[in-house]
Amino acid sequence: MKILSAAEMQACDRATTESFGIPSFDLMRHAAAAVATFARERFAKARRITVLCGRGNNGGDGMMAARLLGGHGLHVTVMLLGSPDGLAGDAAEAWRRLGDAGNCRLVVVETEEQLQDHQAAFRADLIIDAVLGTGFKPPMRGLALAALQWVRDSDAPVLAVDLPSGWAADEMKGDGDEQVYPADGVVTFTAPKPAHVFGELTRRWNQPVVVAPIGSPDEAMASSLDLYWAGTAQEIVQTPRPFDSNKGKYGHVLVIGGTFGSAGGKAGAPAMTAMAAMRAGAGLVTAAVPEPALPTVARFAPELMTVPLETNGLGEAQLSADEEKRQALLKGMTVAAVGPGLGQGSGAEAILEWLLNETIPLVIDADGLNVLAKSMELLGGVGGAGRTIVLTPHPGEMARLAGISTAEVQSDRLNVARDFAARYGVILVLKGAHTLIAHPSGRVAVNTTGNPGMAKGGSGDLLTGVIAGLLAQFPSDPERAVEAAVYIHGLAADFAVRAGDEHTLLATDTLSYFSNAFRFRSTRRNGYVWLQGLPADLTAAKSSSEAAE
Ligand SMILES: NC(=O)C1=CN([C@@H]2O[C@H](COP(=O)(O)OP(=O)(O)OC[C@H]3O[C@@H](n4cnc5c(N)ncnc54)[C@H](O)[C@@H]3O)[C@@H](O)[C@H]2O)[C@H](O)CC1
Ligand SMILES: [K+]
Repeated sequence: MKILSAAEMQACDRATTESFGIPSFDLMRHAAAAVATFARERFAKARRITVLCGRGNNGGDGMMAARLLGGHGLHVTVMLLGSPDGLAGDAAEAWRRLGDAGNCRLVVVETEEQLQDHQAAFRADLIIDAVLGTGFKPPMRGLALAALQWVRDSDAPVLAVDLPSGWAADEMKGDGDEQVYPADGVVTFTAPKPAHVFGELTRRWNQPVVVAPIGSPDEAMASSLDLYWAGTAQEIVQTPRPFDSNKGKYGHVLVIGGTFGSAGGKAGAPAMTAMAAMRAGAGLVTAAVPEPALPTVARFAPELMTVPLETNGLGEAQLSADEEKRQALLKGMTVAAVGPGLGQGSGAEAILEWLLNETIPLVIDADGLNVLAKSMELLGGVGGAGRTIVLTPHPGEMARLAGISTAEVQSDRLNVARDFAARYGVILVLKGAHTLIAHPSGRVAVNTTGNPGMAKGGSGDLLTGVIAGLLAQFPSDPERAVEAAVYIHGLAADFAVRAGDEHTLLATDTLSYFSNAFRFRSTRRNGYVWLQGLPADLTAAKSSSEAAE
């Protein structure tokens, strides 16, 4: 799904009307229906609802939603911030229809004093924020600003129409002290804007941000951002497997990593990568680890195959000097994942150099990235031209790879990732909240699943395994395989946290929730696309088949 800027969204609205003959008021009616339905589902217990409306079309959406909610017998107060005389176009039409319906209490507030007179309206079961949408130009002023304090002081949950008022649609992150309405849910329309995929729009990370289709055809959505939502790629794992499946059809993942001995005990890392690759559906998975680490790794699962790597005295893996042995390691393998727990010695560097010069699709993570950062010339000329190479740095590793500071990475994640991927012809997965997947073509996908519970050792090892596992199954579609992997890994963790707690989550806990993540139809749930949060009716306590739609 494309991400559109505010200006591109307006152009899309115009094209929908002018080229596809859909009246703009129909778009408003559909937007309002999406908000009203979502409010009734998510805030099912709310009886007293206050809809705060600005004088633009965002307010118009709110008015039309109020009319629908009033029609369901709910006690709805519509507070218009400003004079009705200033309403124009669709918003004026919405106000007229609201008056005709007569099922809501209408309050017009034209001064700050009048806000005080109507303070009871802020004691509601739900506030719907339809004050400002994509037409907002910062900084916030006037009655919108005056009402903000009342909303902040209210105990009522807040559902934002299109955007939390005060958050500019193109703004990726706030600076912390701007004036923005609080939100406990966001319903936006047609396509996400940058704020919806990069911004922390809601009070808590697990509250819903959804996109509702309201009638604009795909052909009307043009964007020059070359930015997409990663969740759409999940479709690749939702195609049922054919009857005559056998393990040979789903690839063979080779995981290379691990240290054991005085160099450190990192046998768990490659084991977790291998487990995740298996859970992600790879036909076969083999972990190649230093010989002393082999029994530890093999114990993780009986399905897992292991092969010993030659080892130096410190317990680090060494590249075999025997070409035949090296080729035997890659024989029959579909994709290799290198780096988890590998160590950063000369052995690791030789292994990495060797793999980069072979033709097998490669996922490089962890120590593999740290070794690479010291010898960037290894990456020259090997990416692109049909060879799939995926790098999965966290911001610190990205900084080392790009030769800049972590702060510089974090202040310009999109361009850092995009430039690196294009320069080296690799798929660059820049991890962190809102993980980015940058492709050599310039395309960047942004992920919106995942949670603070994943800020713990092992998460990255699992992600590497999911990426390798999906690449093994969908070798001809590496872009979608990697995007889907990032999305599914975060979604599994979201399901896992729902069953437990963000503090106590272990990376391996998420393995049990891969099924939920594979089956969740984020793009087809009641018409809404779930960018963030999980539908309330999906509890992790259910079996995965029930939890799926
Ligand atoms: N396809 C869609 O997404 C559709 C969305 N719809 C809704 O329309 C709004 C955008 O409407 P627009 O009239 O362009 O702008 P707003 O209502 O967001 O804002 C205009 C309103 O706000 C005042 N204003 C602007 N800046 C400030 C400020 N800094 N402080 C105070 N007030 C400000 C301005 O004066 C106007 O009164 C979109 O978000 C959707 O909700 C359509 O309904 C259907 C298609
Ligand atoms: K709003």
